[in-house]
Amino acid sequence: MNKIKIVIAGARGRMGKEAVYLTGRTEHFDLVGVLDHKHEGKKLSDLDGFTGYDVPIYTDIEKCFQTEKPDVLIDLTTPEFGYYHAKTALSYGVRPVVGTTGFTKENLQELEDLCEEMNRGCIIAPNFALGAVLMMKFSQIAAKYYQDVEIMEMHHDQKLDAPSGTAIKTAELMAEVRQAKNQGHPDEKETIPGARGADFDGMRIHSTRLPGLIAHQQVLFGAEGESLTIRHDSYNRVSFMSGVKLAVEEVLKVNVLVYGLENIME
Ligand SMILES: NC(=O)c1ccc[n+]([C@@H]2O[C@H](COP(=O)([O-])OP(=O)(O)OC[C@H]3O[C@@H](n4cnc5c(N)ncnc54)[C@H](O)[C@@H]3O)[C@@H](O)[C@H]2O)c1
Ligand SMILES: O=C(O)C1=N[C@H](C(=O)O)CCC1
Repeated sequence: MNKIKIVIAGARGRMGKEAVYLTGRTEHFDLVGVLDHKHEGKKLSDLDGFTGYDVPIYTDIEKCFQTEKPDVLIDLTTPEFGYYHAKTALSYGVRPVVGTTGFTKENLQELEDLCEEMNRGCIIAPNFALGAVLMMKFSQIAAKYYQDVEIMEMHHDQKLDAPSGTAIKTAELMAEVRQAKNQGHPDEKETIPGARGADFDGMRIHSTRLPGLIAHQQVLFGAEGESLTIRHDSYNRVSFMSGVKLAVEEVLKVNVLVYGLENIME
């Protein structure tokens, strides 16, 4: 089997580091370079925590793609750079696997169009943890039967975007099947703005940020005399890596934008 040539953007970050280690322990993955906003000209192995990863660091994405000719770009950076990296990758025929969250609907549409134009696949997964994908699907099933639902997502306090990509994706999946309703009392008033959370199609999303947390979400359904809670917890970032591996393997088989791991999980 030919090895899959991979570039990682954001390799020094919390997720990027785990993705580097994933390539190190996966026989058919070949890390050929990393993208950073500093350390041009160095090797990744020059940096703490990356002994043995003797691959070049690039700050110029085009130079990186021209030199290394990767099959796949894994992006784990920020919304602004993630979007730019994914677009540039597609324009070079490189298939992006994007874990970066905070993309707008317009970003997604543009990437979908670019996939079609370039006849290349791109996978964007708001959450790579397989249990989180199941939590979203189970919530979608429950939303058929329960109109009243609120999403509570809880993340570490270094997270830049709110609500989380997972919460938005969960709301989108539920909105496909849920009978529309505005959550709460029709006359309710917030005495402190934001008290009722973000409004997505009448569903409320509450974002908690605390040190010590990693990534957690509970979807709470209520009906007369009962409630149903569907919850997922990631206790470390290794929990995301089986999803990253799957996405890298699957992105080579598609020529469209895939938004959400549920679309490629058997
Ligand atoms: N899809 C998932 O399952 C999942 C899981 C965890 C985190 N995330 C998302 O992944 C992203 C990264 O999260 P994190 O916790 O690793 O963040 P982090 O801040 O630890 O890492 C981000 C890295 O990107 C680098 N970076 C910033 N700008 C860059 C640029 N222009 N070029 C190259 N590198 C650049 C930073 O130096 C940093 O090392 C976030 O958007 C987060 O929401 C997704
Ligand atoms: O750490 C983060 O940031 C995470 N972001 C994802 C999101 O926005 O849903 C999920 C996993 C962790």
